[in-house]
Amino acid sequence: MSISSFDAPLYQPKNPEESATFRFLARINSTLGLSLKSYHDLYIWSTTHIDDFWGAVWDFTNIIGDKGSHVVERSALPPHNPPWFSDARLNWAENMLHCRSADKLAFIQATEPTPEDPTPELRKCTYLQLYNLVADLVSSLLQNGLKPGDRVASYSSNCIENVAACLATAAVGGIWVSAAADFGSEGVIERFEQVQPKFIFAVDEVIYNAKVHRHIPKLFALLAGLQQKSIAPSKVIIIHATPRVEDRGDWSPEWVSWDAFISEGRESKLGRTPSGEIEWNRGSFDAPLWILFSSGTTGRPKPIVHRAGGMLLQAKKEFIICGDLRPDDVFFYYTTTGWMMWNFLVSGLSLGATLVLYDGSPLRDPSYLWKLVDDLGITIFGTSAKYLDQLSKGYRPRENHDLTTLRHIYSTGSPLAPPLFDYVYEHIHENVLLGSITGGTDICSLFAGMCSALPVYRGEIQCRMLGMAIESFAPTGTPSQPDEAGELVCIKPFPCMPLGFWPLPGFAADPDVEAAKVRYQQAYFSEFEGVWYHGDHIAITRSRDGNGGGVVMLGRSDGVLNPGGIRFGSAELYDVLDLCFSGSGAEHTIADCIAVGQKCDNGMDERVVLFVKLPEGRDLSADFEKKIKAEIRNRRSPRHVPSRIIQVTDIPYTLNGKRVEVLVKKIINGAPLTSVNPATLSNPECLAFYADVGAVLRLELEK
Ligand SMILES: CC(=O)CC(=O)O
Repeated sequence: MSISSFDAPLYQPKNPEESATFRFLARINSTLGLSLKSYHDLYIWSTTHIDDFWGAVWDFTNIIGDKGSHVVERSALPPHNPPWFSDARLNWAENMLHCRSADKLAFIQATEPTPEDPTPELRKCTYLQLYNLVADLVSSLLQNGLKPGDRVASYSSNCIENVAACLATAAVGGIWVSAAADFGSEGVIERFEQVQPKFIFAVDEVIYNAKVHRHIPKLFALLAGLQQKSIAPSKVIIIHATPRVEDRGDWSPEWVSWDAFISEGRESKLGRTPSGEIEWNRGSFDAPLWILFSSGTTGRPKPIVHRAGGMLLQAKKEFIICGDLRPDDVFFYYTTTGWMMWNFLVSGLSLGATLVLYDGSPLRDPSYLWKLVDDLGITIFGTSAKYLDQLSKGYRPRENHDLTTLRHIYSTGSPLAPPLFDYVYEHIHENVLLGSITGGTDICSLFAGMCSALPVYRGEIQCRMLGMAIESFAPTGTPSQPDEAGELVCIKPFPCMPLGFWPLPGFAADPDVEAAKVRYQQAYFSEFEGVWYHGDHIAITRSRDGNGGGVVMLGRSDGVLNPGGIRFGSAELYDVLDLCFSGSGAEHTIADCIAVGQKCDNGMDERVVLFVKLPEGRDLSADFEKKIKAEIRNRRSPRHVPSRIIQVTDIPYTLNGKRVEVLVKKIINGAPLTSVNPATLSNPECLAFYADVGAVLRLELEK
């Protein structure tokens, strides 16, 4: 089986030479006297001349700040996390708010309809209004004692106020920490206790699945949990962002309303020039900007600290040079505030584009988001592979909506299966750039993804992103051949490598800082020597059209299956099942599945166990099981055929919608349920069944 597609591309850019990528290439050629011709030439140059490349990105994307004279040591190699732009000064939020237009919308906020409010009003905010809001918040945060390096946390929905609070925090050098309102309070305690926020912004209620959910009880539980650990934020600010009348009946008297907090800032005017401008705290390139958390399904979530300059430069590169996003784009990403795609979306402010924030279920009414595309003129539509998978089972947007404004569709979260590429081009839009993108929380950006100068091939991510020296490594720690599966590594430093795990030096006692450093090294640099190990199983495809190869995601590395010494990613099975058994209503339909390895032969070998969830009321018959095995055998190999196929009622997912293969693997191999961190899962209750089945399966092997 070949990994790369032999088919014609599903999408071809019309005039690639007019794309931003090629304009950037031309600039490099003219300023440095080079003669780079193709994307591949540019990519190779960008990863071998990291100093010239990232310096040119700064200039090309018009970063606001003082660049200084240093970029990075070209010969630096991981695990060394070298200083970047060591004499630069910048402020991330200043770069987000360079547009000050009173006409241009920074945000349109949409909420899920409810039976009581079937056509909820859109909230809108221009760039000028946003600037003024952030200015008031800056003053209020300073008035209330915020200092650079203090953490400001949010337990919020995806609303305008939440973004404004993030911008204001960054404007004065604070560090932003975000948890989504749909996280259980236990999980949020686990995150916030590690970073000890001075301020907490929280919403009073959210709307999901057409119902209003009061958020205040979860906030009380969070604060009580923090108090037990002797952590007391000095201020809790309550946001009301739903289109309903505000109710303060269940508030604590110590809390302050958003409006009161803003008024305080408006009066104090701290941190503003006499004409009312924000006095940006321009810090170093490496100044911490925000802390994101790993999903932490079996341990405490890791607090990953990202630097302001790295986040800014990387986002500008991704949007402007790779994606060709523009100020007139209307940019939507379906995300909560607890997923890095929120940070990705918010960075779109740096373009002066209009961002669409949506809070609510994306699928209860599958037409709703597509209606928004037409109503708001959305040009960039971002989502997850899981959403597209669910949507494909029963809805064809193209039959009901014009969607003429769409230019790009992005998908991430898990590998985008090849049939979903067909679905997008057949049933959503025949001529969009479908950007399957990948990176993750650890880098809060992309390793591989979209490029407006390149074609889209079925099942493949278009390219390795400029400046990101990723390779697929064989277990021996050497590069795999094109089309050969291996481990995603990055062999050169990049500016959005995290600064470390919290606490950084200067923020805690030495032993805690040292422990965080060790945890950081172990997370990324212990698998192979001298390279960043990302934990994804991938293949880099062979080069076509002189563009260099694309990337195929094969699953998480710790979920790699290895029966009889044949290693393959779980995506190889999911792709077959998606292709053959995803039609809703068909006799043989699989609603969802998860494949994991179970140790056998006294731990010397592994067998594949496939769990399948079927539509309500259906049972896994012997005939259906036979069909699944036959399709896998025919489309993959006899070695791919699962030893056991077991029906389950639910497949476990993290709060950010990722299947938790590693956890299921551990459980069926005997790990106790107590080793699971339930706060990180959206449906932890289903794990008990896997534990029971695991016990039976182990007994079966002992016989
Ligand atoms: C860009 C990504 O990789 C996002 C994610 O899967 O968490």
